[in-house]
Amino acid sequence: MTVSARNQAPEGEKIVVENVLVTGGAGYIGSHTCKELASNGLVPVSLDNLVYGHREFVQWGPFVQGDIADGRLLDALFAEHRFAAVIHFAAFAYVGESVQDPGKYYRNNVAGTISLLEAMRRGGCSDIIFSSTCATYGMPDADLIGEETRQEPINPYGRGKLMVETILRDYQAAYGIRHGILRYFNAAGADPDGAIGERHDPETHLVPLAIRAALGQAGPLTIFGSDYPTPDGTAIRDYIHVTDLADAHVRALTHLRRERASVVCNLGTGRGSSVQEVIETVAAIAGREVPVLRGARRPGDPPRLVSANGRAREVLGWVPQRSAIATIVADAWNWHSREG
Ligand SMILES: O=c1ccn([C@@H]2O[C@H](COP(=O)(O)OP(=O)(O)O[C@H]3O[C@H](CO)[C@H](O)[C@H](O)[C@H]3O)[C@@H](O)[C@H]2O)c(=O)[nH]1
Repeated sequence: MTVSARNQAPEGEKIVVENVLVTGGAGYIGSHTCKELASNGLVPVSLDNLVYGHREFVQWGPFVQGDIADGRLLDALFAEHRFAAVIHFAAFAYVGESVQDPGKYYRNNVAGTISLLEAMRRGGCSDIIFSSTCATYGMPDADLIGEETRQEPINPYGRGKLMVETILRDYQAAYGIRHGILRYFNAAGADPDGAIGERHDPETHLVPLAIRAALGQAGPLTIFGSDYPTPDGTAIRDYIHVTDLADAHVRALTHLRRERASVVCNLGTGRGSSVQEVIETVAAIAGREVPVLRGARRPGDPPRLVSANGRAREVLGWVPQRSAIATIVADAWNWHSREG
């Protein structure tokens, strides 16, 4: 499956452009998506300010260091590469920090996105895939969260992502810019070939922290709450392999260009794993215990977040391939044990 696009070619000039601008292409999900784009015959051009990204994760296309707030840089890039589409990952993603410093989040995640959308208008590019999040749903009590579940985010990170979703709808209505809004549940795992993986500083996510605890590279894992109304008392999340997320982005791009219609999809498996189950899976794959401490609930953590994924299956033909929790942990284990 490939996406090729004719992008604003002057009359009579037949130019097939297959460049895709990937903002945040040096980040975790961005870099895995670049690999997937390249294996589908596209050229990802990564724009990343390297505040959280890693230069060495950009292996499948050109790299440009810069910021989405820099309109002149964006104009130069659109002129040079005549992008068929944009995949927009660049964002800050620490929920706790967004509560402490909302200005940082609204400036980068919301105002930065407007800067990018304006550059798309000037550059004549009309397709964007946007990284949204289950955090836009807040604390839903639905067993399975569907795209129509009420979005009531409870922190500035989630509210900023929801604002961008609204902005994208308005830009479509007014300027004809089509969007694919992808609401990720819990991204985890690593490239099965071991070329790239998850590296955050600071690391706050469960799977890498449990693995690093097992490896002795970090202290014991604190289980945030053992008194949730769940079968084992620990919180349940829907873990989705990063390569399955990457595949969904290429599918969403294909959908936008083929159907010329926007799409909004949750990306999850429809199955949840508890913190306790993740720890047991890590212990089984590592062949050693995960040292743990039992701590209080983390403020703002819902007991259970599990996605319905019927729409992504039907509209994008997306079927997660590596998102069994054992596969996620095995791929993450391979990556972290080599990262040392
Ligand atoms: O040291 C830890 C870290 C996490 N957890 C638990 O493990 C589960 C998963 O936590 P993560 O921090 O890995 O993931 P979150 O569900 O909090 O975060 C996800 O959802 C967030 C929005 O809510 C952001 O989108 C974020 O980037 C994304 O990974 C939660 O129940 C959490 O309480 C622990 O028990 N101990």
